[in-house]
Amino acid sequence: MNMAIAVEIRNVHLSYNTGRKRVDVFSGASLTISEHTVTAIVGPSGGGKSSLLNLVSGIARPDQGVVNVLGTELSALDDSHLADFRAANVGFVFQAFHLVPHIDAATNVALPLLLAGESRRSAVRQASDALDRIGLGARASHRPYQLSGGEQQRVAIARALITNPRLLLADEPTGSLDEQSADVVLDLLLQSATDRTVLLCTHDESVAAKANSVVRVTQDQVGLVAGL
Ligand SMILES: Nc1ncnc2c1ncn2[C@@H]1O[C@H](COP(=O)(O)OP(=O)(O)OP(=O)(O)O)[C@@H](O)[C@H]1O
Repeated sequence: MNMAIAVEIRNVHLSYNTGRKRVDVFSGASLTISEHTVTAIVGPSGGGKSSLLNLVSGIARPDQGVVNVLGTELSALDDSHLADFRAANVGFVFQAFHLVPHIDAATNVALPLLLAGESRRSAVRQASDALDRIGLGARASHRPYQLSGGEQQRVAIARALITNPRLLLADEPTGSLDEQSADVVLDLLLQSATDRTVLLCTHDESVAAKANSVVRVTQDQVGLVAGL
Protein backbone atom coordinates (compact mmCIF):
# COMPACT_ATOMS: atom_id res chain seq x y z
CA MET A 1 0.00 0.00 0.00
CA ASN A 2 1.38 3.40 -0.99
CA MET A 3 0.51 5.81 1.81
CA ALA A 4 1.37 9.48 2.16
CA ILE A 5 3.74 10.38 4.95
CA ALA A 6 2.33 12.49 7.80
CA VAL A 7 5.43 12.73 9.98
CA GLU A 8 9.07 12.26 9.14
CA ILE A 9 11.78 12.51 11.79
CA ARG A 10 15.29 12.13 10.46
CA ASN A 11 18.49 11.89 12.49
CA VAL A 12 17.09 14.04 15.29
CA HIS A 13 19.13 15.01 18.32
CA LEU A 14 17.30 16.50 21.30
CA SER A 15 18.68 17.49 24.67
CA TYR A 16 17.46 19.59 27.58
CA ASN A 17 19.82 21.89 29.43
CA THR A 18 18.96 22.53 33.03
CA GLY A 19 21.69 24.59 34.57
CA ARG A 20 24.90 22.60 34.51
CA LYS A 21 23.17 19.32 33.77
CA ARG A 22 22.38 18.22 30.23
CA VAL A 23 19.83 15.47 29.46
CA ASP A 24 20.28 13.80 26.07
CA VAL A 25 16.91 12.41 25.03
CA PHE A 26 17.49 11.56 21.36
CA SER A 27 20.82 11.14 19.58
CA GLY A 28 20.02 10.45 15.95
CA ALA A 29 16.39 9.29 16.08
CA SER A 30 14.52 8.56 12.84
CA LEU A 31 10.88 7.64 12.29
CA THR A 32 8.23 7.78 9.57
CA ILE A 33 4.48 7.79 10.22
CA SER A 34 1.91 7.29 7.45
CA GLU A 35 -1.16 9.51 7.09
CA HIS A 36 -4.52 8.36 8.45
CA THR A 37 -3.04 5.86 10.87
CA VAL A 38 -3.06 5.53 14.64
CA THR A 39 0.42 5.18 16.13
CA ALA A 40 0.93 4.27 19.78
CA ILE A 41 4.14 5.55 21.36
CA VAL A 42 5.22 3.29 24.20
CA GLY A 43 8.32 3.00 26.39
CA PRO A 44 9.58 3.41 29.93
CA SER A 45 8.96 6.48 32.04
CA GLY A 46 11.49 9.13 31.04
CA GLY A 47 12.19 7.36 27.74
CA GLY A 48 11.09 10.35 25.68
CA LYS A 49 7.44 9.73 24.67
CA SER A 50 6.24 13.26 25.51
CA SER A 51 9.41 14.70 24.01
CA LEU A 52 8.59 12.95 20.73
CA LEU A 53 5.10 14.53 20.70
CA ASN A 54 6.67 17.89 21.55
CA LEU A 55 9.02 17.58 18.56
CA VAL A 56 6.14 16.73 16.24
CA SER A 57 4.10 19.72 17.45
CA GLY A 58 7.16 21.98 17.29
CA ILE A 59 6.96 22.77 21.02
CA ALA A 60 10.46 21.30 21.27
CA ARG A 61 13.01 22.20 18.63
CA PRO A 62 15.71 19.61 17.88
CA ASP A 63 19.39 20.47 18.34
CA GLN A 64 19.95 18.82 14.97
CA GLY A 65 18.01 16.85 12.34
CA VAL A 66 14.77 17.10 10.40
CA VAL A 67 11.20 17.18 11.68
CA ASN A 68 8.78 17.27 8.76
CA VAL A 69 5.07 17.35 9.59
CA LEU A 70 2.38 17.21 6.89
CA GLY A 71 4.96 18.24 4.32
CA THR A 72 6.23 21.23 6.31
CA GLU A 73 9.77 21.36 7.60
CA LEU A 74 9.23 22.77 11.11
CA SER A 75 12.72 24.22 11.47
CA ALA A 76 11.91 26.57 8.58
CA LEU A 77 9.16 28.22 10.65
CA ASP A 78 9.72 30.97 13.20
CA ASP A 79 7.74 30.84 16.47
CA SER A 80 4.84 32.87 15.11
CA HIS A 81 4.45 30.77 11.92
CA LEU A 82 4.85 27.63 14.00
CA ALA A 83 1.96 28.74 16.24
CA ASP A 84 -0.16 29.35 13.11
CA PHE A 85 0.80 25.94 11.71
CA ARG A 86 -0.15 24.25 15.00
CA ALA A 87 -3.48 26.08 15.26
CA ALA A 88 -4.37 25.07 11.70
CA ASN A 89 -3.18 21.46 11.74
CA VAL A 90 -2.72 19.99 15.21
CA GLY A 91 -5.16 19.02 17.97
CA PHE A 92 -4.00 18.07 21.48
CA VAL A 93 -5.46 15.82 24.14
CA PHE A 94 -3.77 15.48 27.55
CA GLN A 95 -4.07 13.02 30.42
CA ALA A 96 -5.32 15.76 32.75
CA PHE A 97 -7.95 17.05 30.24
CA HIS A 98 -6.87 20.74 30.61
CA LEU A 99 -10.42 22.06 30.29
CA VAL A 100 -11.04 25.65 31.38
CA PRO A 101 -12.83 25.23 34.75
CA HIS A 102 -15.12 28.28 34.86
CA ILE A 103 -16.79 27.86 31.44
CA ASP A 104 -19.26 25.19 30.33
CA ALA A 105 -18.54 22.18 28.08
CA ALA A 106 -19.87 23.81 24.89
CA THR A 107 -17.74 26.93 25.39
CA ASN A 108 -14.68 24.78 26.13
CA VAL A 109 -15.20 22.94 22.82
CA ALA A 110 -15.84 26.24 21.02
CA LEU A 111 -12.60 27.86 22.26
CA PRO A 112 -10.33 27.01 19.29
CA LEU A 113 -12.96 28.42 16.91
CA LEU A 114 -13.36 31.59 19.00
CA LEU A 115 -9.57 32.00 19.06
CA ALA A 116 -9.58 31.62 15.26
CA GLY A 117 -12.03 34.53 15.04
CA GLU A 118 -15.37 32.78 14.50
CA SER A 119 -18.50 34.44 15.87
CA ARG A 120 -19.62 33.19 19.28
CA ARG A 121 -22.97 32.07 17.88
CA SER A 122 -21.43 29.94 15.11
CA ALA A 123 -18.68 28.55 17.35
CA VAL A 124 -21.06 27.49 20.12
CA ARG A 125 -23.48 25.96 17.60
CA GLN A 126 -20.68 23.85 16.09
CA ALA A 127 -19.49 22.88 19.58
CA SER A 128 -22.99 21.83 20.63
CA ASP A 129 -23.33 19.72 17.46
CA ALA A 130 -19.96 18.08 18.23
CA LEU A 131 -21.09 17.28 21.78
CA ASP A 132 -24.36 15.83 20.40
CA ARG A 133 -22.39 13.53 18.09
CA ILE A 134 -20.44 12.05 21.00
CA GLY A 135 -23.49 11.63 23.21
CA LEU A 136 -22.83 14.61 25.47
CA GLY A 137 -25.46 17.00 24.13
CA ALA A 138 -27.29 17.02 27.46
CA ARG A 139 -24.06 18.09 29.20
CA ALA A 140 -23.31 21.12 26.99
CA SER A 141 -24.09 23.65 29.74
CA HIS A 142 -22.25 21.76 32.47
CA ARG A 143 -18.91 22.95 33.80
CA PRO A 144 -15.98 20.50 33.91
CA TYR A 145 -16.34 19.80 37.66
CA GLN A 146 -19.91 18.61 36.99
CA LEU A 147 -18.65 15.93 34.57
CA SER A 148 -16.99 12.55 35.20
CA GLY A 149 -13.37 12.04 34.16
CA GLY A 150 -14.43 10.10 31.07
CA GLU A 151 -16.91 12.81 30.09
CA GLN A 152 -14.29 15.52 30.58
CA GLN A 153 -11.90 13.63 28.32
CA ARG A 154 -14.59 13.28 25.64
CA VAL A 155 -15.14 17.06 25.84
CA ALA A 156 -11.37 17.55 25.52
CA ILE A 157 -11.35 15.33 22.41
CA ALA A 158 -14.28 17.25 20.90
CA ARG A 159 -12.33 20.47 21.53
CA ALA A 160 -9.19 19.03 19.92
CA LEU A 161 -11.18 17.97 16.83
CA ILE A 162 -13.42 21.03 16.42
CA THR A 163 -11.05 22.65 13.91
CA ASN A 164 -10.77 19.36 12.00
CA PRO A 165 -6.96 19.11 12.42
CA ARG A 166 -4.99 16.76 10.17
CA LEU A 167 -2.95 15.58 13.14
CA LEU A 168 -4.15 14.64 16.62
CA LEU A 169 -1.57 14.26 19.40
CA ALA A 170 -2.68 12.60 22.64
CA ASP A 171 -0.43 12.25 25.72
CA GLU A 172 -1.68 9.41 27.95
CA PRO A 173 -5.30 10.22 27.03
CA THR A 174 -6.68 7.26 29.00
CA GLY A 175 -4.13 7.37 31.81
CA SER A 176 -6.44 8.77 34.48
CA LEU A 177 -9.61 6.92 33.49
CA ASP A 178 -11.20 3.68 34.66
CA GLU A 179 -11.27 0.83 32.17
CA GLN A 180 -14.79 1.46 30.88
CA SER A 181 -14.30 5.22 30.34
CA ALA A 182 -10.90 4.51 28.79
CA ASP A 183 -12.54 2.21 26.21
CA VAL A 184 -15.07 4.89 25.21
CA VAL A 185 -12.34 7.54 24.91
CA LEU A 186 -10.07 5.23 22.94
CA ASP A 187 -12.88 4.35 20.52
CA LEU A 188 -13.47 8.06 19.91
CA LEU A 189 -9.78 8.58 19.13
CA LEU A 190 -9.65 5.55 16.83
CA GLN A 191 -12.76 6.66 14.95
CA SER A 192 -11.26 10.10 14.44
CA ALA A 193 -8.35 8.56 12.48
CA THR A 194 -10.51 8.05 9.38
CA ASP A 195 -9.94 11.75 8.67
CA ARG A 196 -6.54 12.35 10.26
CA THR A 197 -3.32 10.94 11.70
CA VAL A 198 -3.32 10.10 15.40
CA LEU A 199 -0.24 9.76 17.65
CA LEU A 200 -0.84 8.72 21.21
CA CYS A 201 1.53 8.05 24.10
CA THR A 202 0.46 5.26 26.39
CA HIS A 203 1.68 2.99 29.17
CA ASP A 204 -1.25 0.67 28.51
CA GLU A 205 -0.49 -2.37 26.34
CA SER A 206 -4.18 -2.92 25.57
CA VAL A 207 -4.39 0.63 24.17
CA ALA A 208 -1.24 0.08 22.08
CA ALA A 209 -2.69 -3.19 20.77
CA LYS A 210 -5.50 -1.26 19.04
CA ALA A 211 -3.16 1.05 17.13
CA ASN A 212 -2.02 0.45 13.54
CA SER A 213 1.63 0.88 14.55
CA VAL A 214 3.60 0.83 17.77
CA VAL A 215 6.72 2.92 18.25
CA ARG A 216 8.93 2.14 21.24
CA VAL A 217 10.88 5.05 22.67
CA THR A 218 13.66 4.21 25.08
CA GLN A 219 16.54 6.42 26.07
CA ASP A 220 18.32 7.15 22.83
CA GLN A 221 16.30 4.85 20.59
CA VAL A 222 13.12 5.37 18.62
CA GLY A 223 11.92 2.36 16.70
CA LEU A 224 8.89 0.90 15.04
CA VAL A 225 8.13 -2.39 16.78
CA ALA A 226 4.92 -3.32 14.99
CA GLY A 227 2.67 -2.23 12.20
CA LEU A 228 2.87 -0.26 8.99
N1 LIG B 1 11.98 20.57 30.27
C1 LIG B 1 12.84 19.62 30.60
N2 LIG B 1 14.03 19.92 31.16
C2 LIG B 1 14.93 18.96 31.49
N3 LIG B 1 14.73 17.64 31.29
C3 LIG B 1 13.56 17.27 30.74
C4 LIG B 1 12.56 18.22 30.37
N4 LIG B 1 11.50 17.55 29.85
C5 LIG B 1 11.83 16.24 29.89
N5 LIG B 1 13.07 16.07 30.41
C6 LIG B 1 13.79 14.80 30.59
O1 LIG B 1 13.84 14.17 29.31
C7 LIG B 1 13.63 12.77 29.42
C8 LIG B 1 12.42 12.35 28.60
O2 LIG B 1 11.26 12.90 29.19
P1 LIG B 1 9.79 12.66 28.59
O3 LIG B 1 8.84 13.46 29.43
O4 LIG B 1 9.81 12.91 27.14
O5 LIG B 1 9.61 11.10 28.88
P2 LIG B 1 8.28 10.20 28.87
O6 LIG B 1 8.64 8.93 28.19
O7 LIG B 1 7.13 10.98 28.30
O8 LIG B 1 8.05 9.97 30.43
P3 LIG B 1 6.71 9.63 31.27
O9 LIG B 1 6.22 8.29 30.76
O10 LIG B 1 7.21 9.53 32.68
O11 LIG B 1 5.75 10.75 31.05
C9 LIG B 1 13.49 12.48 30.91
O12 LIG B 1 14.76 12.09 31.41
C10 LIG B 1 13.08 13.83 31.50
O13 LIG B 1 13.50 13.95 32.83
